[in-house]
Amino acid sequence: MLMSVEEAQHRILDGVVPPPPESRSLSELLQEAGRAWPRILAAPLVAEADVPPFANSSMDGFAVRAADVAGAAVRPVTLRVIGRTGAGHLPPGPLEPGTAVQVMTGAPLPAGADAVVPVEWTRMQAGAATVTILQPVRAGSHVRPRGQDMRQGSRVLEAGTRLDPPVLGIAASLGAVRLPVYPRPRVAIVSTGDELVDPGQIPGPGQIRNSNAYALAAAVAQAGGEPRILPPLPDRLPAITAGLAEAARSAAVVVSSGGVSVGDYDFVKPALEQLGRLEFWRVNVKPGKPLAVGHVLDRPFLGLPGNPVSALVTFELFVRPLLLRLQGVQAWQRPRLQLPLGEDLEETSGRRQFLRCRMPERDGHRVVVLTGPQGSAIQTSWLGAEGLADIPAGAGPLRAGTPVTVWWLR
Ligand SMILES: Nc1nc2c(c(=O)[nH]1)N[C@H]1C(S)=C(S)[C@@H](COP(=O)(O)OP(=O)(O)OC[C@H]3O[C@@H](n4cnc5c(N)ncnc54)[C@H](O)[C@@H]3O)O[C@H]1N2
Ligand code: MOO
Ligand SMILES: [Mg+2]
Repeated sequence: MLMSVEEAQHRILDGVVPPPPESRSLSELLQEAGRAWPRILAAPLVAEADVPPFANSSMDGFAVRAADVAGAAVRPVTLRVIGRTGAGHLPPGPLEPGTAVQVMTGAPLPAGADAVVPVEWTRMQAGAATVTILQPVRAGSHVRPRGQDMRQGSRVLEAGTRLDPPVLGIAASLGAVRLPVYPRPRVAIVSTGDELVDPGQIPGPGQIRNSNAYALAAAVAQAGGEPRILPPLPDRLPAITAGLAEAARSAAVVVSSGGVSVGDYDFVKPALEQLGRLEFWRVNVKPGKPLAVGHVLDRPFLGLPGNPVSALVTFELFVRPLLLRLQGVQAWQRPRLQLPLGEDLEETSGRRQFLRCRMPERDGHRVVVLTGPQGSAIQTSWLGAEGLADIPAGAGPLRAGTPVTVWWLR
């Protein structure tokens, strides 16, 4: 029986821990903000002060004592204005009964005030020293109390948090200008195949352009890794053995494509056996069955199948979780949706299938439709794909309306 996807994932991730963290400044992290996968925080962040650091107004208006303006429910109340203040300035005060301070949003609340009346609920003659309050407010209204967002001493960020834009904002608010983060794993991309030429070259007879290296390198970058494309290796055992060893010397993870099936020129598995460990190969998945997993010189190694769609599907299922785990992401999976098929699904297989699909809306409900022909060499089946429909082994054909699970590739 072929190994299940989950068992293979478990065996690939088993015992994998991230390398020691490194320290990065907020500005350095900003440089990386454009990356699809941000850095991951390697230690909790505890607030060293309250945020906001002082009670302040959430509206442009008048800081008052709520008790003074309770009567405005019946008739307008007039207060003496003792000053005016904006964000970044200290207010006059303390507020005596019957007085108000004009405040702008973000201005510190004067001592003695417990509420703010928005300017829209007041009337003030230009140049006048009084304001007329037209509506009452409750104590606390339009006031942001000190520590409302983050409390001094509280653990605001847990280790394992993605440094997404709001998180950088939180770190900046707390004055955490350097953060411990996990390194980005360096991933060597090794293509195998006598037929491969660089994309800039004109392929000769029987040759094709090396597309896997570029697709896989982009997928590595999207998963937070640093890809390095190595020159393609010919289909000979000594070349592949030497090439994989070379790759392992300069990278944290080695990913290859091609040469893992049962052909006479498929040398990745024997090379792995010579170099170190071939832990298992073949998984119950279509595309992607002949995946080979092991270690080269103690570096995790994933030998992906050569067919371009198989290479990217196995990247999604097996390489991506490994790269994320190496960056300190413990449990990660794509959001999964249950949606009805929008059309009959003819594809059947004894293996579990991952089919490229879209999820258009029909009559207000999302449905699952395939992107087109699903062969493992049909790269255009990725175009417009929003998800992978996860079809159990042996299922089908399935009729339109049957619910299926989709891994959402957002
Ligand atoms: N008798 C059997 N034959 C095959 C089986 C099987 O079970 N029995 N499995 C098939 C399946 S499924 C897959 S997937 C492929 C896997 O093949 P390999 O990993 O050995 O890859 P290659 O044979 O080297 O190449 C397959 C295919 O992919 C093209 N290729 C390879 N590298 C690249 C690249 N970098 N860029 C673009 N295209 C690439 C290559 O030219 C071949 O067409 O095996 C089946 N066979
Ligand atoms: O597993 Mo292959 O990847 O079906 O094409
Ligand atoms: Mg082959």
